[in-house]
Amino acid sequence: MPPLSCFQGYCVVDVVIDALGAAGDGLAVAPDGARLFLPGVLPGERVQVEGPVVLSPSPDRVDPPCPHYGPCGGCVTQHLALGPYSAWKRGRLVEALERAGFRDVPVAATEVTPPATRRRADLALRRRPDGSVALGFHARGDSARVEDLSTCFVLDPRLVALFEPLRAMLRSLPSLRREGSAMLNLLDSGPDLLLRLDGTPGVQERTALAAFAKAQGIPRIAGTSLKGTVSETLAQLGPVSIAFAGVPVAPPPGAFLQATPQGEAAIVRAVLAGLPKKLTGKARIAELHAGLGTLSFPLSAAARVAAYESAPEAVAALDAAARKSGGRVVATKRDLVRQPLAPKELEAFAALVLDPPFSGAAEQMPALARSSLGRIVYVSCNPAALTRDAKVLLGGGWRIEAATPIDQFLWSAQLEAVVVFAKGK
Ligand SMILES: C[S@@+](CC[C@H](N)C(=O)[O-])C[C@H]1O[C@@H](n2cnc3c(N)ncnc32)[C@H](O)[C@@H]1O
Repeated sequence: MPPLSCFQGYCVVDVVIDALGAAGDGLAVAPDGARLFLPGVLPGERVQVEGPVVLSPSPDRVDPPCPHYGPCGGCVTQHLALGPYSAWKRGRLVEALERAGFRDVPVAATEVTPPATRRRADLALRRRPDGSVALGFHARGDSARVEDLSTCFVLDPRLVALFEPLRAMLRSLPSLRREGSAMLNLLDSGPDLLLRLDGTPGVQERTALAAFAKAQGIPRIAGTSLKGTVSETLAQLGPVSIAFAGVPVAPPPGAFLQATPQGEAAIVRAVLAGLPKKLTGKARIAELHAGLGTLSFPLSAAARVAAYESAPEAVAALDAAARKSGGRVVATKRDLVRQPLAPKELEAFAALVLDPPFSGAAEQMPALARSSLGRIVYVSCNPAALTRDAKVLLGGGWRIEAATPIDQFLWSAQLEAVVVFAKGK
């Protein structure tokens, strides 16, 4: 049983941390057998549970660089050195694939993305009683509270530079009544801002937003309600654009982008490396959950691409870019949960790439498992969904040829991966 520390009749339990859990917490077992999840601690450390207070620090412990580390919910493992941190992320992919039944998988080293490169942030906003605005990420362990950020070590400095001007502008924006969010996407054309507000901006506010956009070099500011799915342009000073494999795409406000350019490049490399070695001139690749075409345009260098996506604004942007880029990508709007690709449709393709949302692709997996596709390349942002979906492929006789963990969300517990499935020997 772990020892007890007692002082003036009050006893606290010391435990030794066994491992890092999936959320980045240290795992330990209390004397009564209860599983403990303790923030900010590392495997091997002896820890006083109350606090928790580290009594014997691990050699893997480093000083977290960010002044907001701890209260901020954005980074949970800044106290862990890069080597063991990367190994932890790789281990989570190994574990996810083992849970699906795949043993001895050739899992590559983690592709870690550097600090100060994140190009996408959804910042929470809260109006305080004195009228000032807190802007930042949700607090760790208390999602109702916003950690008011002065800086951020993961975001691109061009986005961090907007914190202060945004805060000042929002202070005098009446349509931010109590709460909202500011979604920032750093495009090739500059920052793109989508404001979620609990009020409706009037004419004067739009004029103020246009002046703010001009002063800060923001080509477009869009707005929507707190739970809105459709946005409205509030100020547009110029075109918006981001290029994938050299093809410019005009994204809708708040569009999905891979979180960092480096992460995107690592995903593209692993996806292209996973394609069948010999693709004929007539070969076609099916790409599911195509978004704006992040993968479609790089894939189109290898074969013609049939790209499927359900979000209407994303398909429209992808379709417009594809038409101008030589016709090797054809975009189709399709809800793959309601209408997965049928076995007969899959026969037209030499390979398939899927990059599903967090929930995974349960509805699509049975048809993929039975198919005779040359390769299935699965881009995952959720190890639990990957486990569930990979299990279906195992049942269909698929094996894993390569697996690459990609850490786009530095110091968080999130994990992305590219897993290449092939059939037979
Ligand atoms: C993880 S993102 C990947 C997007 C793109 N591959 C990229 O790398 O930028 C997942 C995409 O799946 C789309 N999606 C979500 N549910 C879908 C569904 N039921 N059918 C088709 N696409 C869906 C989302 O709109 C989003 O574009």
